[in-house]
Amino acid sequence: MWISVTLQADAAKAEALSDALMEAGALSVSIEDADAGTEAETPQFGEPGHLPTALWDHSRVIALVDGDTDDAALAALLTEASKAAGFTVVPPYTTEQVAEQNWVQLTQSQFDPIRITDRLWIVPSWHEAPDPAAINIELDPGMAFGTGSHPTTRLCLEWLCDSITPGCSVLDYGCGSGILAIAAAKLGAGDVLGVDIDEKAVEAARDNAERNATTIRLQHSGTPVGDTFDVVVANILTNPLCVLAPAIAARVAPGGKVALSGVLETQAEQVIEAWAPFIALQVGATHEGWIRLEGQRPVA
Ligand SMILES: C[S@@+](CC[C@H](N)C(=O)[O-])C[C@H]1O[C@@H](n2cnc3c(N)ncnc32)[C@H](O)[C@@H]1O
Repeated sequence: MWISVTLQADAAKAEALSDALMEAGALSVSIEDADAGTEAETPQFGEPGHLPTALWDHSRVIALVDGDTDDAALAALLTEASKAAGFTVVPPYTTEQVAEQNWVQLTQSQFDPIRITDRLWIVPSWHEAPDPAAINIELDPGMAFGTGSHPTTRLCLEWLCDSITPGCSVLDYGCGSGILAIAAAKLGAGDVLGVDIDEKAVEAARDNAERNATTIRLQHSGTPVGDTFDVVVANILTNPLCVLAPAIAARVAPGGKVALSGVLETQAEQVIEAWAPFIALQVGATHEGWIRLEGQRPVA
């Protein structure tokens, strides 16, 4: 069982609320037109996170939280997210118990294939690949973060398209669904390791790697230890990226490259500062208020 929380929000703030709910601990969030099915309905395009919400007067933001969340914990989560998204009070909301299967069916109907670059697409299993000649990663929205629809995942995938060289070694730190590790392997990397603090994410990544006929190593851990890698990518949040700066930076081989995301544009300086003693980071790209930071360890 899960709890589905439906919040009514101004369309202009729906994206920010969606991002803040994910950051506050929601397992999944989608945005819908509150007028869907009425005369005021406007067409829906793309996947959640890229909906043209400006066309809508008001939206429904639907968050999925763990079924064990009690009323006080839910109220705290919604208060934190609403505040972070610029609301003075929590928007009106309703809750509903949802069977896991229903949620998966609900989210399936909302995902279309996603073009990352001409070379790389993310294609849900129930869709034909729009470009069969491209690298197509088959990935369904599940309970682990990383379907390609979030701006931070896209920023990392775009970087991997430019950074993977044949046979290079890759660390995907905070692998979630395994999307970045799988992409790295399909783009030609040799040894690829995905690490996640969440055991369920590691399981999901294992399933997804198998489904995509890729060989990646997976590790359940909260601290990166062990080898060094030619390419390191970490799409986690600002705080863990700062706290883990020495540990993650130490995994970048001399001459190796690193990209970090999960960072809002407003948080970039904080991360650059935390990493300065180890690797100098620059802003690589930004997308919908999120940023990708990049750096390279000097050859010793
Ligand atoms: C935003 S998701 C990114 C998933 C995927 N890499 C992507 O780009 O879409 C962040 C992932 O990092 C994991 N994570 C958060 N803190 C971590 C830590 N300290 N060590 C390892 N994994 C962590 C979370 O469990 C989650 O799966």
